[in-house]
This record gives sequence, structure tokens and C-alpha cells, in this order.
Amino acid sequence: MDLQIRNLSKTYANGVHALKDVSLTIPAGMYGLLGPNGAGKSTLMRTLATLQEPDRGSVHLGDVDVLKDKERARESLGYLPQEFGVYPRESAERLLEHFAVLKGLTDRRVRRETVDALLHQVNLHDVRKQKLGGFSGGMRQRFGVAVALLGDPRLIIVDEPTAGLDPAERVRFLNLLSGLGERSVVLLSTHIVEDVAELCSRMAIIDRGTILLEGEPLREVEALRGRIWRKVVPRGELEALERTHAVLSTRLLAGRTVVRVYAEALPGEGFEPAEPGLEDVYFRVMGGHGVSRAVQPRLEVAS
Ligand SMILES: Nc1ncnc2c1ncn2[C@@H]1O[C@H](COP(=O)(O)OP(=O)(O)OP(=O)(O)O)[C@@H](O)[C@H]1O
Repeated sequence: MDLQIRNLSKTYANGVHALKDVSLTIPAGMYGLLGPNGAGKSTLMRTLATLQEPDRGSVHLGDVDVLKDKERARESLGYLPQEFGVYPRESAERLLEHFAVLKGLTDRRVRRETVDALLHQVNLHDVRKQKLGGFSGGMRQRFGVAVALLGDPRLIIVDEPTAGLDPAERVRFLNLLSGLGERSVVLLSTHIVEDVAELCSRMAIIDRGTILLEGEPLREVEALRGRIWRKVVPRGELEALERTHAVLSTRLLAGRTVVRVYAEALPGEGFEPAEPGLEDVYFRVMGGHGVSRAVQPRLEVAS
């Protein structure tokens, strides 16, 4: 069962063209949707989750027409939004039970077993009697996953889940997600490149409503092997270098600037070959799209 997205377009009332003819085929497994803020990720996620309408296009999950048959689609859907409100005075166990009733788990025994298993799965069983108001950000996110997993969904949508989590919570949360992707489509939307690099077997990069790249992270990284170079440069030289080289990214390291450059062959004196990473793929694809950021990647090479 895969998710087929065809020619989705959406323009908001204020004229923002948030999705421009987006088509993707997403197989079972972890799929990363990567893009900067405002790229259109949430618009796409909310559309797939049947929470808003596109202007054009179609979405099929297996044989379910998601946009036309929303009721059926919702039965196979689990959605973890960027932020969700919880009832702070309820315990994790009680609130999950409540959501289970809403999801149609009416048999008391089955419901209890399901809730119990989910609390174990997201590692909240020990704290199931505690009030959600006292939970950390990571615990809330894991509770959100338990809610999203009710009813054994075929499509799990997770929108920007690791923003605001501390490193230990993040690792724990990503491990939890990676266990889900075997039978279902798990769609992870994020602006954090490492989340995708660590977890996803396939991915797409989106910016300004357009898919810029679709593929396998490992393969895309390998394709850059031998073409990524690094150099430590004094501050004053950076600007000149950016005019003559395809600078992908710069990073401050102990007061000096480390520059990463894309080039088919040794780009000049003082450069050394660097191990390519998904961040290089990302910056290379984003280059030339006029993204405003402190360091603007430039791909044109002056003659
Ligand atoms: N309800 C809305 N009305 C008008 N414009 C909107 C609305 N929702 C989103 N937008 C605009 O559409 C574009 C895409 O937004 P979207 O939230 O889908 O991006 P995103 O990739 O999820 O970014 P973020 O990580 O910031 O949420 C942005 O320019 C945003 O300002």
C-alpha cells in the first residue's frame, strides 16, 4: 500500500501559493519531507490528513481516495501535528482511553489492552497515572504518537516533531518513530536535515511549494562523493570565495570559518576533500532558489 499524491496545488486567500503541482509516490516506510520554514510542508501534511482542501489534485492511500472519501481515509490515518493541546489535568492513561473511545474502540477489554500496549510502546507506561500537565515536551510528543497510533493506521503523519526537544528526548523520539515504518507509510515533515538522514529510506525536498528533489538520502549523498571540499578561511576571504566558488555552507569553528564547496575537481589551494552528507545535498538543491539565510549558497561559478 502506498500513498499517491498527484498534482496538488493550493493558493491561500492572501495569494500565497503554498503548493504548486506537487506529485509524490510514497511507499511504506519512513519518508522524510524536508524544507525550510514556509516551504509548504504543513499545508501538504494538513491536506493529507483531510484537515484542509487543496484547489486541485488527488491523493490515494491504497484504494482509498483520500480527498473524496474522507471518512474512510480517517480510519486509516494517524496524525501528530506540530503542536497539540492536551488536557493537563488528565492522566496519560485516561486521556488515551478517551481518544480510543472516539476512535471507535468500544469493547472495554480490547480498549484496555490497546491502551496498555501503546503506553508501553511509547515508553510512558511507568508514568501513565501522572497528569499530562507535568509532562516534558518529549513525553508529550510520545503521548501524541500513542494517540496517532490508535486504530492501527496505515498512514502516519508527523509534522515537525523534534523542534523543541532536548537531544536525549529527540533520540528517544526518533527511535520510536523508526520502529513504526515497517507496515505503514510514515511521513515525517521537518526542517532538520539530520532527522531525515538518520531515519528515512526515502525523502523529498520542498521549497516554496515545489518539490526540488525526490530520492533516497543515501544515494543522493553518495552522488556527491568526491565533489565536496572544505577549507578553513579567515573571515575576510569568505566574500571573495563566495563570488568564485559554489559555496554550500559555512560554519564557525573556534573563531574561524569552515567553508564547504561543491566542485567536480579540486577547487583551489588549501581545499581538502570532505565526506559528503545530507546537508550538502540539501544546500546544493536549495541553492539558487533565493532563500534568505545568513549564508546564501551560490552555485554559479564566475568565469
Ligand atoms: N491559513 C493560511 N493562510 C494564508 N497563508 C498561509 C496559511 N497557512 C500557511 N500559509 C502560508 O503558506 C506558506 C506555506 O506554509 P506552511 O505552513 O505550509 O509551511 P511549512 O513548510 O510547514 O513551514 P513551517 O515550518 O513554518 O510551518 C507560507 O508562506 C505560509 O505563510
